[in-house]
Amino acid sequence: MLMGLKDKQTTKNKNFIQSFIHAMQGIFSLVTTERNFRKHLLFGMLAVVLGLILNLNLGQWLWIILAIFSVISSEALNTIVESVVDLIVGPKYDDLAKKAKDVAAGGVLLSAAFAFIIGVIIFVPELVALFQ
Ligand SMILES: Nc1ncnc2c1ncn2[C@@H]1O[C@H](COP(=O)(O)OP(=O)(O)OP(=O)(O)O)[C@@H](O)[C@H]1O
Repeated sequence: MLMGLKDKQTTKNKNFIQSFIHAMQGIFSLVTTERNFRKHLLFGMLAVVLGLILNLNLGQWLWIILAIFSVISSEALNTIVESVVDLIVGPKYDDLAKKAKDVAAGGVLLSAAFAFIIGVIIFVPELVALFQ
């Protein structure tokens, strides 16, 4: 049976379909609850639209795809860390909780910087050539 968003399952997934549905629920939760994830997804979609307009070649697309998945994967990791830390520590201040959350956010910043550099390297020369 397909498990809905409100299922209370705590045992292992029985098959691939069940694993896949829970993974999709994870992505749905990222999209609906994480503002930064939505922002990065939007930037990724804009890069894809710009890439289509500029008719990028295969090599350029591979870098853009790598950059997009790097950012959204680190956003997913950041959300995992935030949730697990909140689960363990709750609302009280804790030095290790701060370190874990700050490092997770730093990871997102690093992958966003990587994506920005890739975007500049690929899109700037293409845009310059377009307007010459
Ligand atoms: N329990 C805690 N103990 C110590 N510091 C904390 C704790 N919870 C949050 N912080 C601090 O507050 C910051 C923001 O917290 P949190 O990551 O939960 O919020 P957020 O708005 O979801 O962050 P992000 O913008 O990275 O998504 C953390 O990076 C950390 O410095």
